[in-house]
Amino acid sequence: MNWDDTAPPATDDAAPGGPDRLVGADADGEDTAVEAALRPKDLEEFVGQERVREQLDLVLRAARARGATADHVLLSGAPGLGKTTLSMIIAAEMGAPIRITSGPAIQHAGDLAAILSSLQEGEVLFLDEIHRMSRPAEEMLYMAMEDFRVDVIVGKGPGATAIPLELPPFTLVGATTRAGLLPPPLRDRFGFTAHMEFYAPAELQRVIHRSAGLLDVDIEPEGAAEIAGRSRGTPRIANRLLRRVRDYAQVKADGLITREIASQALKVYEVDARGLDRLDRAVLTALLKLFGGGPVGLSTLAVAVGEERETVEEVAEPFLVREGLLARTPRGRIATPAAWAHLGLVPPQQQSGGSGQQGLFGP
Ligand SMILES: Nc1ncnc2c1ncn2[C@@H]1O[C@H](COP(=O)(O)OP(=O)(O)OP(=O)(O)O)[C@@H](O)[C@H]1O
Ligand SMILES: [Mg+2]
Repeated sequence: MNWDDTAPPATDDAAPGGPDRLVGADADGEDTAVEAALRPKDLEEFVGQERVREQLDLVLRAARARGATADHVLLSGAPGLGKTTLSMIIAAEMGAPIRITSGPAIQHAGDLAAILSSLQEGEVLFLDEIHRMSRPAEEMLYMAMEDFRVDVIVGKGPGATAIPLELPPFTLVGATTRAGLLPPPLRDRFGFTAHMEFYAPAELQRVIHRSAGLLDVDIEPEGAAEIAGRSRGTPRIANRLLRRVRDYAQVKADGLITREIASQALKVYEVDARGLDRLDRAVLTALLKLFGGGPVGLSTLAVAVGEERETVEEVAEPFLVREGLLARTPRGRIATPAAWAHLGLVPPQQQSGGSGQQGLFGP
């Protein structure tokens, strides 16, 4: 990878148009400000992810019982599912301090050496976006993880010497949204890998109740269920929608979030019953109404909705695919029967006397 010092911090995997989208999974400014207050503090409070929680609990308990430092942990999963939260919980459960940094912040191996050599014994080092670390830093990390040692290179050219430096035992917690991008030697050095899954609606409902309690918001179970169903399996989105619905409830009603209020509010914010926003629906509508459900090429589809190819491909499609509304095939994008049903439209072959082209000029 080529690290250009003058370039702004790489944002290659920040989805275009992502942060300011109500249903975008990446954190926006407001999220960052309130997330600290909403983060569960221990495993007990952490909602859902039963398997990960159980396994992590064993790993941490065993380490505590041995009086040892916990094994390195890799957390992989989509944005907003709780990786940063879990890293803090790991430190809290181990009663250890935590140091937070990220792949893009480590440009040179020297940056990493400086961090590693200043760790205390047992400290948790949280390395976010670990897949975006520079190559030399990555190689230094291999040795640090395995042998708790780094070679610091002093001098340049033929006179350069490697001075070995002992490190105190520490726990590396790496987080990545793209586990597939991690080189196998790095992946293999983690003692435990947790794959975070999208949350079930019932779990999100618990997240929303918990957050409502912390934010002092009155909410009925049905109101929480309504928000949960539109949160795309992601706690960050659930918390964000809760805050927007709270605004609506305060301005338009007495502050109490009922199912009716939640549903009215999310209509105003254009988040539909399945969590699709305006962009998602525009893509789907174009695919159905203009192209009869496809197959249609990505570029053509993008022009039809007046968006960049990348926006359609990286912002709208992943969720549509996940929801089983759209499929990417070698011949182009096609809509599934569920897509027609979701938008309340009838596929051309089912329209009485339909020519199959009707969708093109129909109402
Ligand atoms: N299991 C959970 N229970 C309760 N709240 C959760 C849970 N997981 C995440 N959250 C909440 O969702 C928000 C986002 O979580 P977090 O920042 O840990 O996500 P992340 O996986 O680190 O995202 P990113 O990939 O963008 O860094 C936080 O406010 C956190 O409180
Ligand atoms: Mg994070």
